[in-house]
Amino acid sequence: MPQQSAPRPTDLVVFGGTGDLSMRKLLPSLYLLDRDGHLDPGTRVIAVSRDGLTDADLRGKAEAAVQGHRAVRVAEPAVLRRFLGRLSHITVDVGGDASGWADLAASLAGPPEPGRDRVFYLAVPPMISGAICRGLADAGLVTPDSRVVMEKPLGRDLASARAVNAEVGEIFSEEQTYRIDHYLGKETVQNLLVLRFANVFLEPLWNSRWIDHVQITAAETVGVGGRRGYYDTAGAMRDMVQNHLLQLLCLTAMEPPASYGREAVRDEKLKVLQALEPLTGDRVRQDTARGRYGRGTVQGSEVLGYLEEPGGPADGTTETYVALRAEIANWRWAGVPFYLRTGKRMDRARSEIVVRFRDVPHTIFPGAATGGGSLVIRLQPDEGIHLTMLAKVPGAGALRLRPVPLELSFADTFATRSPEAYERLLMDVLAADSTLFMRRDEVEAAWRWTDPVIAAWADPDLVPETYPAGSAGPAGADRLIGRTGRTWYEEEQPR
Ligand SMILES: NC(=O)C1=CN([C@@H]2O[C@H](COP(=O)(O)OP(=O)(O)OC[C@H]3O[C@@H](n4cnc5c(N)ncnc54)[C@H](OP(=O)(O)O)[C@@H]3O)[C@@H](O)[C@H]2O)C=CC1
Ligand SMILES: O=C1O[C@H](COP(=O)(O)O)[C@@H](O)[C@H](O)[C@H]1O
Repeated sequence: MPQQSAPRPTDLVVFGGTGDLSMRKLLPSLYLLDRDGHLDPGTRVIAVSRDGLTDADLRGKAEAAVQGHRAVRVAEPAVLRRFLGRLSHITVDVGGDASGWADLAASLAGPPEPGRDRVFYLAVPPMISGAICRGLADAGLVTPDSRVVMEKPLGRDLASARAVNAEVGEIFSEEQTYRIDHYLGKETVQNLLVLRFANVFLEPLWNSRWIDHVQITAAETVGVGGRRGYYDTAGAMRDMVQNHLLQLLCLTAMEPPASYGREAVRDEKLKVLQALEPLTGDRVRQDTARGRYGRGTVQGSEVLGYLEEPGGPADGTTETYVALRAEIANWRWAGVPFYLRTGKRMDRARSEIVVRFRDVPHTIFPGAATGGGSLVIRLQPDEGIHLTMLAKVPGAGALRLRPVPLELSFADTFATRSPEAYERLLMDVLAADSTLFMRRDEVEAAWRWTDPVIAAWADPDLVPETYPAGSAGPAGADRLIGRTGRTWYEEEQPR
């Protein structure tokens, strides 16, 4: 992993600093960084939004957000006081009245003094990113060393992503631009690279000769919460597949990079995206399934269907579930399906990558179970790596084989706490390390692949299939994988 240098004093300006992302993820992660000594005493956090909050209002909201975060548990009073003291709020209406920019400039007091860094975090809808960057430049706030962080999804298709990238690129160079995908900050995702490239035993098996297929799942029990407005413009394809799931696919499938360096890793991820077989025409019908949750029961509680969620119309074709079969047209992976699926309001929350090995070419145990076993890289919950292999069931009599797991639980193995994904990535931004961030061409290559699928879904025959909240998803997804006799991965059962 990249080595972190000592923290530097930084002015971290968070546009959208009062929004859902800031409250649920960014501010609690910053508190944790402060608690663990990763913020310089001189670091300030300036939240920007349109809503005229006082500093005290913001601190009140931030305190509640920090106290309510699961990784914080009980905030330490002295640390909390110190952290809240770093926060202030400035009202800027991006695209509206220009007066707020002067307030922001006054609060930053011109260019940073030597040794002080400046980071602009855009936790806002991507379509105002360009206007923010232009406003910052016009107010004289951008220096050659300042950095900008952009959230996903970056745009809503290739054309809008290009436009946003171009607008931001007029003010910030590629080196100054940090495109965040918080899945890249998850511990197990980084561990996937270590597993693949720091151990000798997997690489010889990591290809179409020994791997039957790969399943990448990000299943959530939560619904859209208060984000119906945003979600209606996105759907699961733009919200999860275009970024998180394709990034996981890249890390699973990429060639060994020449080093664990920023460009080397990004170059290899890009090649995977470029090698994805286009999903167009009949393949969309055959190889994709989309669904939308209806009413149901999740973990014992009755929940509303998506169309009943507040903040949007009672009709529409937004999907909350996607399953698809992708293929990578290169020497390593030709003919190996990569099944991707993600959904909200599923029966259980789990994010994992399952690599399913082929059966042995010839069994010397006729009549006994065969099976190639699976490697499961579990992102959440219970981060860990599980390898399932066949073993003999003890006892005399007929030989019986059974899949048994070899388990590596990170929590049991390492005493140290796994940082939150945003903690890790914010620390990297503060340290000016962009290895775990996406390059412009990667983001655009991902849209190039997802755009035709989204366009094909405009066909009235391909509207999302309703699945009950709390279920395993729409039946169409089972048909998609079942055509080849495969099934979605569940915990291995004795066979
Ligand atoms: N929420 C999440 O879990 C995740 C969100 N993201 C991404 O993060 C970004 C923000 O999402 P989220 O926090 O959910 O969105 P919210 O709608 O909750 O928050 C948006 C924020 O932007 C501010 N804002 C909006 N328009 C303007 C404007 N014209 N001028 C100044 N401030 C403005 C809002 O404040 P106000 O309206 O008061 O001005 C608010 O602080 C999006 O790109 C989203 O895709 C990414 C991953 C997860
Ligand atoms: O980016 C997003 O991710 C979350 C899921 O993140 P996780 O870390 O909890 O797996 C998802 O709920 C949200 O819709 C999406 O915008």
